[in-house]
Amino acid sequence: MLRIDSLNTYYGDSHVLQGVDLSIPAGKSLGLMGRNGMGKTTLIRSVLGYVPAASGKIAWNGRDVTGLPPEKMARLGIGYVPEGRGIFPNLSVRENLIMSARAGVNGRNDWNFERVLETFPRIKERLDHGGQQLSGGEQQMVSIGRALMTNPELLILDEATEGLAPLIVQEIWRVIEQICKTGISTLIVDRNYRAVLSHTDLAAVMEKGRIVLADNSKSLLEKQDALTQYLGV
Ligand SMILES: Nc1ncnc2c1ncn2[C@@H]1O[C@H](COP(=O)(O)OP(=O)(O)OP(=O)(O)O)[C@@H](O)[C@H]1O
Repeated sequence: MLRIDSLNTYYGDSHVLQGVDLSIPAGKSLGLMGRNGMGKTTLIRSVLGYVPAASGKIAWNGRDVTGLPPEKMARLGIGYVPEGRGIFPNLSVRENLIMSARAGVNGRNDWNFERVLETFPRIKERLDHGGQQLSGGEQQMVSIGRALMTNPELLILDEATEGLAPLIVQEIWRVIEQICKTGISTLIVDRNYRAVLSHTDLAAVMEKGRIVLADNSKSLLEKQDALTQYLGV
């Protein structure tokens, strides 16, 4: 499981994360919500080691991992689908997928090339296309496929449905649901709060670098006042 205690992060003088506490139990999905600029992406990037934590602690499966670099975090079983997708535009779909293939922690090998193609039949037809020739939805599928091929224990998805057509968005949520069912923990940031709350076990809301609300997702769906206050919905 992931446990974050009193995490503080700065960009220069700007105090972005202001004492964040958050936990994701093994096998659970957590939706992280909040208006623009509240610190969601910074929290993810701090956990992954892209942005250094000024203070506080990040523990992963009981081990203190604060300050570890991104490649070490990935090796420990945390997969990342970044905002903006992050696939290699000059490599083919096949190359994008194959280059990230590896067994997970303890040799877990559930997710391989064939399983990713079964999950995303759409990209099966595009294996020899370059990353830059794909539609936004296809790029997102390749990006999720790449992360799955590292056989993560926790998958972090930052705005995975942003800018996609409604049918593709549905498809992405279907796959996220499938991923959660296989026991992979997920941390999901998405603007559609209803979709987030109906596809996750737990939810947290950030405001100005702090977690101001944490609950199970079903209960939060019923707290309309809080959702209006913090999300403006
Ligand atoms: N590289 C950076 N350098 C300086 N400030 C940054 C940087 N990235 C983000 N910020 C600032 O940090 C704050 C938190 O941004 P962050 O991207 O984490 O928010 P967010 O909740 O993910 O919002 P969004 O949905 O807009 O991505 C914002 O005020 C933002 O302007």
